Amino acid sequence: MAAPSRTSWADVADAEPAPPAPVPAAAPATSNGPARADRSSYVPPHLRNRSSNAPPVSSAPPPRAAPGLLGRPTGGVGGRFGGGGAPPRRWDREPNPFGDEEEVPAEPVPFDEHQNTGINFEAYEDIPVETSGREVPPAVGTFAEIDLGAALNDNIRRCKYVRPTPVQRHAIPISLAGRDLMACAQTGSGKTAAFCFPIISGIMRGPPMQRSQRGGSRTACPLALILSPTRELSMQIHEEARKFSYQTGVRVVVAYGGAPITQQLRDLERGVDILVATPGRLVDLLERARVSLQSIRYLALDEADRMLDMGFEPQVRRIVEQMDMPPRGVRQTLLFSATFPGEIQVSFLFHISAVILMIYKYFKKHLHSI
Ligand SMILES: Nc1ncnc2c1ncn2[C@@H]1O[C@H](COP(=O)(O)OP(=O)(O)OP(=O)(O)O)[C@@H](O)[C@H]1O
Repeated sequence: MAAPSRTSWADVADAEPAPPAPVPAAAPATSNGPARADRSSYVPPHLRNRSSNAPPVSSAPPPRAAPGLLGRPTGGVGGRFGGGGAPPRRWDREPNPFGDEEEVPAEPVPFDEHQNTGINFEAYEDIPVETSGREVPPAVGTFAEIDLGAALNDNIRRCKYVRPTPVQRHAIPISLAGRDLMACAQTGSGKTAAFCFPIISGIMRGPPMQRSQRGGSRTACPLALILSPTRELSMQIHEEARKFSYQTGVRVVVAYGGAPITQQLRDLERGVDILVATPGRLVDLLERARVSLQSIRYLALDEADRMLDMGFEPQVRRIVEQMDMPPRGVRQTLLFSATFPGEIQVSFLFHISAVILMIYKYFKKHLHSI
């Protein structure tokens, strides 16, 4: 097969400049996510389990487990984010994205005791999944097998997810191992959690970021960027990500076009760990220097095929290749697509040492209410 003539979205090394393209119009929005408690200044995740009103648990920095292969602690789940601390935490005032749902019981409830949300779990074993790549981390059968941390596990129980969907079973261990990933799975297959869980878990366990490294008060420096093609999908991802990150100290902000930028700027000023954005609005924020990508450790592209179809390639290439995004190898790239078009195959098969994950198309027929 002939070598591709262009570089990957995820390869910053020898990118050609691409001109900016206009932001597609979207329907007006009334709000940019739910209201949040006032925060006078941004507190990085590693400091958020300390209340300004309560004495710190210890004057010494919290102990860190020895780093694993990828710099992740190899110790028990949770760590400094895992809950259990007595003093009130900064995010105790966080609005509950689960609404009136009951709180997670103090005693962990076995995952299997929960009701699922409509996916036919019985059909899981029949769904063919193909992986390619070197030394692909093995899939898991349950969430309990994955070391995601106590707070995230609580939220998985709050979501009433009984067991991982096929894309989650495969993608989460691959992502947690620090590998780049290209996953082809249909809409509704649980892709959002497949990229959110490793990102949230990674941020919770990652090295503490110094305030000085997080940019000035007017320049937000997220640790993770989730790009999605539409305002609706961005809002949906934001909503899900807020549930998954509830009481973890990880802050999620959304920015999309077709809505006033003012509220989005205010949200960004309060601090952001995970930024969910449409490409056009993100380019705008980058040009205004209100967002810097210098701290990005995780880049997720959702519905990559749709982004190409909608003509966002120039913006995406600009974001990934021409701004201050760390290069691949420094950041981790997770690319999700419902189809597997040639352009994406070329980019990823030839330029990225990524694990390729194919969840076969007839997966969708197994997704029906029970
Ligand atoms: N492990 C799970 N167990 C039960 N329900 C799940 C699980 N994972 C995801 N879901 C639910 O399945 C539905 C579809 O998931 P999700 O929106 O993440 O799919 P998706 O592949 O990202 O779809 P889209 O392409 O529309 O974004 C959601 O209601 C989600 O809450």
